[in-house]
Amino acid sequence: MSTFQYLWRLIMYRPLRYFVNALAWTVIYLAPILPGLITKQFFDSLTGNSSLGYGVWGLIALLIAAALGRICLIIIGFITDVHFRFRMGMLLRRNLLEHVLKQPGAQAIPVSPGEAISHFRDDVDQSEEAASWSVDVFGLTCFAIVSGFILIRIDAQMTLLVFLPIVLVITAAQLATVRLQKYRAASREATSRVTGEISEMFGNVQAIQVAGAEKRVIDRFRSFGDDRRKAMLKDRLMTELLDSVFSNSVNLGTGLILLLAGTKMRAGAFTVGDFALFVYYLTFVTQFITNVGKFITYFKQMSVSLERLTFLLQGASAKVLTMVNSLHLTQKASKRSVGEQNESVAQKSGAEQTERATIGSEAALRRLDVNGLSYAYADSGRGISNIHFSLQRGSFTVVTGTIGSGKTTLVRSLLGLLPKEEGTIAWNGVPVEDPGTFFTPPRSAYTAQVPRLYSDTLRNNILLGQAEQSDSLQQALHAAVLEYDVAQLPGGLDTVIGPRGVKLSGGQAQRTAAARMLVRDAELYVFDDLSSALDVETEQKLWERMFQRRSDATCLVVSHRKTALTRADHIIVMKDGRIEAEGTSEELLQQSATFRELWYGDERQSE
Ligand SMILES: Nc1ncnc2c1ncn2[C@@H]1O[C@H](COP(=O)(O)OP(=O)(O)OP(=O)(O)O)[C@@H](O)[C@H]1O
Repeated sequence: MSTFQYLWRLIMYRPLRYFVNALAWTVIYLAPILPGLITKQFFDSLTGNSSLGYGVWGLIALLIAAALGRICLIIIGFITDVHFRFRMGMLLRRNLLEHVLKQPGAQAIPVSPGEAISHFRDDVDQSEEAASWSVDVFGLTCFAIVSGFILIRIDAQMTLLVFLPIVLVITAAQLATVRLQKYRAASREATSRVTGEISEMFGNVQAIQVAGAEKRVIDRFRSFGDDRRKAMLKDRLMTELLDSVFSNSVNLGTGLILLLAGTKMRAGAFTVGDFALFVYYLTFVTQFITNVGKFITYFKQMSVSLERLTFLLQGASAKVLTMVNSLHLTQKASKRSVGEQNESVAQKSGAEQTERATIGSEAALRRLDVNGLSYAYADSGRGISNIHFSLQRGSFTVVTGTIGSGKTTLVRSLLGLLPKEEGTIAWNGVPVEDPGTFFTPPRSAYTAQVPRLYSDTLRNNILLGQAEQSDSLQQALHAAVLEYDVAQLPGGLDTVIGPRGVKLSGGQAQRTAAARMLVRDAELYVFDDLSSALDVETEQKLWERMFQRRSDATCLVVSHRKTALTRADHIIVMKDGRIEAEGTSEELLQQSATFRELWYGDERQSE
């Protein structure tokens, strides 16, 4: 999509508002025509050349009335402009956010959160700025045409000298465009890197302290800061240079007019009023020229912003940005977001209850088939390849394997948190078209390897917006072996657990994530290495209680712990992104060297 199409589509989101805004600002910019003519009459009346019979005080009163009228118009203009800008900016942010939330959760944004915030903030502002300035250019052009017509009728030669600089300015701006665009892109990029680095530093304070890496981190931050300073300086310098070219070419024109007017006035072909009118209009013509230049600059910067925003879309069409939508995210989009953001599939209670009722016996899981599932990370080329397995209702399947063998990638691809490249998934024999939206409660619930918790109460972290039903929360706490921990917390379930749950131990955070999953009665439970921070006894209890509560639950569990492996009906051993072996623990102890290594490795660790 070209920058012009982008601008046009933004305008067409609310054409009436744009039209009203353009109309308001055109009237505002045309308004000085009147005081210009009054000023001309005022000076002509002083020299006895005025044909109007209002007298000096009458003309002063008219000037004051014109000024007050313009003030009122400007107030109206700001109101229409704010409304128009707000809607454009919000549409871009809304569409971008919806797109991000619809992406497979594990790959929602291609940059760090800090960089993404910079795109949402700066690039949207830049686009808004250019669209808003197009209104001013239109209004000022109208003024230039009307005033040009009046001035040509007074003196065509001098009028030419007023407008000549316009040609110069536009030519200069066009020549500088390529360079300005380059500098703007570099400065935005550098700003994103600095913002990204700040968010990384704030998110990893503990890791930095433990590694004694403060100096290295600060040096790195300083080097990003230096790069940003240089890039911003070039960008600013170029912008100012262009600005000064714009205003100086106008000043040059003003000087020429003054010289010419002097000669003409001496010859009697030019009145004092004509001179006042020229000088009066010149201020606005200057504004016109400067603002046309500014708009050209903003338009070029808009094209950089468009590129950066399109990058966030990860291959989707840029039209997504300007799609006509209500400014509120639909319930469907926000519903999807909760699951993806948390990498745990969690939904709103009302929708959930309705969906549960509609699932009925037909959609209750009897069998899940995965055939030829493949996914490779674009940057490392690693991932999973040609994965086949089936899960029967009520079964407990463990995916195990060496570090980096593809276990997490497997469950993420199955649940649509990564976009599968090949393969099919069938729920009771029916193909699942969009796993990302299908594998949500009450069909399935998932706990990621690293639980994502919020700075909120423990209760809200578990419920995530779901309404509490009778004793469902207590049951989930019990099944997740969390009831004793809750009793110890000062505020019980209403204890605020700090940013990312820092006030909880690793094991408590994992069991909180398990409770979040178990409070949503799902057909399929997917646990990714849930037990890594649990002792054997707690893990044992957790599995026992879960099956006491839901004997028909189907579980897919990523683990290398014997507690899970001995309980498994079926074990899948992964190696280098492929299934190396399958079977029960007894069978695999006979057949698979990798499995033996994992089994005895865990034994050694326990000892
Ligand atoms: N975001 C990513 N980008 C590129 N490569 C990745 C990414 N995530 C994982 N990989 C690579 O894909 C392979 C499989 O990773 P995965 O996380 O699925 O392994 P795993 O078996 O779950 O490992 P672990 O036991 O350590 O959790 C690894 O070689 C890893 O380096």
